[in-house]
Amino acid sequence: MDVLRVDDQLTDEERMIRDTVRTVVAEKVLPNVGEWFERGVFPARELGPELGKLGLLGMHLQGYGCAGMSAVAYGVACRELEAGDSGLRSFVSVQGSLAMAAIHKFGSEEQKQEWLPRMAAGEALGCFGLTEPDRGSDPGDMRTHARRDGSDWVLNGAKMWITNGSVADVAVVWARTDEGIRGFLVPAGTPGFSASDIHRKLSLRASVTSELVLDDVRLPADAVLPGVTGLKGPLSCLSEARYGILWGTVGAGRACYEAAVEYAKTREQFGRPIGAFQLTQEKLAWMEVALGQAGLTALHIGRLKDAGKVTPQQVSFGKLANVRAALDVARQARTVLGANGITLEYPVIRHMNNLESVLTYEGTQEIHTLVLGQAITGIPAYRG
Ligand SMILES: Cc1cc2nc3c(=O)[nH]c(=O)nc-3n(C[C@H](O)[C@H](O)[C@H](O)COP(=O)(O)OP(=O)(O)OC[C@H]3O[C@@H](n4cnc5c(N)ncnc54)[C@H](O)[C@@H]3O)c2cc1C
Repeated sequence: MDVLRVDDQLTDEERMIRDTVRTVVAEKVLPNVGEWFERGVFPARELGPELGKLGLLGMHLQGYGCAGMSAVAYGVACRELEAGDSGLRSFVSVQGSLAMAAIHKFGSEEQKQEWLPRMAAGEALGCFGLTEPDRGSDPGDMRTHARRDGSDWVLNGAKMWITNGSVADVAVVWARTDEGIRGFLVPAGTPGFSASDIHRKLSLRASVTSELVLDDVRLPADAVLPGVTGLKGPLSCLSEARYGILWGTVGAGRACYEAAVEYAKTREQFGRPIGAFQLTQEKLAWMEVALGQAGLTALHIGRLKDAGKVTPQQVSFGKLANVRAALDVARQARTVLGANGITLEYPVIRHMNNLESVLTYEGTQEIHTLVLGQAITGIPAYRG
């Protein structure tokens, strides 16, 4: 069901992108994603070129082999990808909105030429290293540092929870320097640079998450991103990725809702489909309302972004509201499926567990709450 018919507001091109991505997810992802999740793997090398061929990597960026699509088109693609799995959307977000966007916004012409066309094609993969073992919500206090040595840079430190870390050909690493925070392009295989995967995750299992270690990593002068100094560099990239999340989570929630509706109509107890009970209908109606509101929020923010008018506070609003809505929908859907709701035979518990990560990464729900709190009161409450 889609009572509000939000997609009627999309253009023909946006609907075409929706249908294309939905088909690819149905054919290539849904038959396998339960197994990837169970085994804790993500086939980045195989899916990268396929997603590249579809123009989904850096699809909202202009030039350098990128598709140059609208923000809404990109959002719709994120929604359909995350209806498959949040790990899939994370892969695309990190590649396009974090790693490629950093190079596109702040890189030199040579850096753009070297990396962006191959990254858009999915032949080269990127990751984005901001978070550290001891610095998450407060990245401005990062410990990783870079010092000049002649014309070279020497980097030391560690980055934690880095999506695509061990499969990336290039890591965008943010480090403190005497001039402020700078971004560096660290190619895989650079001496002193290593990436090892984080195991035993119970969320986003179909996604590579790594720790990066930088031990006297020597880089040439032209490894630095010349276009930005300061925390605004990584934060502006995060705003791009959060935008993808506020769409993507609508897809994850929708997948759970659809599973719940189907189950409610076919599962019988007390001689009737469980969907005939008022309590079940109340849950389904509430999910419909939550997803309709989330879908409208995403579309509104997308249109603002395409008009060049979106603010970081609006993106925080969308990330906060839509992740929460999707997680609530997933939890409600889980109850509708009863015991079956806890198995990988259905998508619900996988999405539900994934959304716990989505609630935390790209700014936790608490941090986005405080962003809104500051917008409302004018008083920043991040620090004591
Ligand atoms: C699966 C996964 C993938 C990720 N991928 C990436 C990636 O590709 N690149 C990257 O750089 N990072 C990545 N992250 C890291 C993510 O961005 C951080 O986990 C997030 O920013 C929170 O940091 P933290 O986990 O250190 O929590 P902390 O910052 O230690 O926070 C712990 C708790 O304290 C709360 N808190 C902190 N400060 C305040 C405050 N001022 N007021 C109120 N509450 C506060 C938080 O909201 C949270 O509830 C990923 C994380 C996960 C789980």
